[in-house]
Amino acid sequence: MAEPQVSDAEHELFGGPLRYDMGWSQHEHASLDLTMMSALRSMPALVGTTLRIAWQADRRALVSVGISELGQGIAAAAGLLAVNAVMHALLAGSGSAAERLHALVPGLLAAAAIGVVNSALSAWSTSRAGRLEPKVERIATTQYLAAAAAVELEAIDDPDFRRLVDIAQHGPASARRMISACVAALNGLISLITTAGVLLVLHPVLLPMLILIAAPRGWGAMRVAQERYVSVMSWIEHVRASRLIGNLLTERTAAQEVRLHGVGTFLLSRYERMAESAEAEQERLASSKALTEWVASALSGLAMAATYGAMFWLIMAGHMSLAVAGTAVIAVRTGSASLGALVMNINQLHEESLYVRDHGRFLTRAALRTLPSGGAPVAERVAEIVLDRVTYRYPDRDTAALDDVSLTLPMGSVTAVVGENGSGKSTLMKILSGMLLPDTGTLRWGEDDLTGLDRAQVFERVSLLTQDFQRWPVTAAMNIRLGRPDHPATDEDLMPSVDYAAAGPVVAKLPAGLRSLLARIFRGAIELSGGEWQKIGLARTHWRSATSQADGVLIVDEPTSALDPEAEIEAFDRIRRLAAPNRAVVLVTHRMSGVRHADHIYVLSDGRLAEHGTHDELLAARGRYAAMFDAQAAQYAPAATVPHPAAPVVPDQV
Ligand SMILES: Nc1ncnc2c1ncn2[C@@H]1O[C@H](COP(=O)(O)OP(=O)(O)OP(=O)(O)O)[C@@H](O)[C@H]1O
Repeated sequence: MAEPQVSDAEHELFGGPLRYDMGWSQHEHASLDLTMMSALRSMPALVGTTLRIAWQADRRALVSVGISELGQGIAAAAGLLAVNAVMHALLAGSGSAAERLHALVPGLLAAAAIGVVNSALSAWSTSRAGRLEPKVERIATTQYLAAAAAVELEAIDDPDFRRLVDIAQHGPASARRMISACVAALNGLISLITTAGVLLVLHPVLLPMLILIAAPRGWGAMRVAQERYVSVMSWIEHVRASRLIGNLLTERTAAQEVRLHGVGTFLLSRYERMAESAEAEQERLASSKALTEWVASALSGLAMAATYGAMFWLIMAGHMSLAVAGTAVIAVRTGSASLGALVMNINQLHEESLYVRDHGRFLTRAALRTLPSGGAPVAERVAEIVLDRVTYRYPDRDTAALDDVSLTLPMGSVTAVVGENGSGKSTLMKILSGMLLPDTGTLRWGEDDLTGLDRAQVFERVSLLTQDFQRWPVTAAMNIRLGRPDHPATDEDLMPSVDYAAAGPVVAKLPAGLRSLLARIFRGAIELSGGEWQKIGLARTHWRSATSQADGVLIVDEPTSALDPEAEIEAFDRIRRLAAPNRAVVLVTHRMSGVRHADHIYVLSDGRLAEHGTHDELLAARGRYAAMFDAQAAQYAPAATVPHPAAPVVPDQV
């Protein structure tokens, strides 16, 4: 499949076409070159998948739909036979015109009654399908969301997996549409079979002619769908790129730079260029579709002319009566209409099934990467958590983010981890919390290796407060309670956590106290400042820690970056006090003042453990820690001792 031509804006902004990592997608692109036969072969299985969901959703509704569609097919055949009876009475009957007209009445009455039954069945089918469809979509969506929320963190960071997450989101709506397409296809199939039966009885040659009329339309519809799917798949990254730009222009976080730095007009022009290149693809698709449909209609029209020609010849040669020919004309018209509709429906089924297939593939892949359930229970008392010679490399990186790192966290202690940017601190925290598994080395809770333990129980014991902790768009009370959502809590229950985090004044300022909604986007909601949010985050962490008495670990990663100096000193003090006989505290920070009272300090450098010890030991060692500490201390030293900054090496104006 040819690579799409992308705009120069994409090159300029992203250094080339924005795309997910290759590998999986290359394989995907190859398999997109589906033939019509392979598409048809894979469809029954995918239809089966959807029908299984429908069966699970509401089997009575599904059976009702099936019965009413079958009934409609039979009614269609009976209708044709009634028409045939009318034709015979009209064209082949004997007697005066009035007598012949009288003879028409039973046939006409039968046709009318059949029409009424048919429309009642159709209405019943519509109402049952309408009941079924939303349930199918709900089940497929729930499957999708549950699978996405249950995978290992590493999968979420994996670009291939993220691509699958993106494309599989179309699956549930397609599964819903597949139900109506299935119903329509079933309807088309049954009425086709019955019409074909009638045609076969009228004259055997009419059946192949009917197939000849519909085949070109089937080919055309299939080809158009195929092209559209291939286009969607190969353009998905580019559509995503322009959506990314669109979001940046409207997002609150980017709003200031968009205005002040003039990024708005700059990005808007790039957006337009990217959209134009996508429009060109749409235009290409439309032209190709027009051509395909024109060729299909022309071939179908030729086949139709040939059929009427054949009928003309049959009548002239005396092989077919005029009455039969009259019914045959109606039957060919009905038959070709239902065959055309069937082809369109199968085509729609095919198109939707491609997305349902992506949904199914996502569920399969997600199942392989789901956090394991079960395992040995975590002991109530563990004394210490030990990281032993752990190495971890992100799947898309060549070098290890953590290399042969060992550390011990005794219960009741405060351990600090420091190091320059990118030295592996956050990765270490993800390993310690059990969210990432070491490539080599072990993480032990007491005597037990993490790999044999029940991960859900391990997570139960971990409290995490990171710099970019989630600011949930819910009430202040719920923001705290979500630290342990299963634990019921009244506002009074949450107050100790609010007090602990010194968030009392923050809550007091809110119009409805803890009941206030914290999300600017909603009416009546309030937005907090960064520091105020951090206090809410700290209260959440306290709530989580306070609701478990078993031995556990509290991990705090840069918790004070948005706090003012006084609040920061207080926050460090509070975090230290969270160390209890049943709790080890790990603190990651760049603020050296916050770590000096830690029981043990580990210094990371390029993913390796550079040194460790107490504050005094490390200062005395005059190593990396001492250098970092001195650099920060110098900033607070008397003015005379602070060196003047050197003259700028980069001129302001070039
Ligand atoms: N999800 C990820 N996928 C790939 N590489 C990552 C990912 N997260 C971090 N890295 C890489 O791993 C290395 C260590 O990153 P980490 O975030 O652990 O450092 P850090 O010490 O916490 O940095 P900082 O002080 O800036 O927060 C870096 O080189 C980073 O680019």
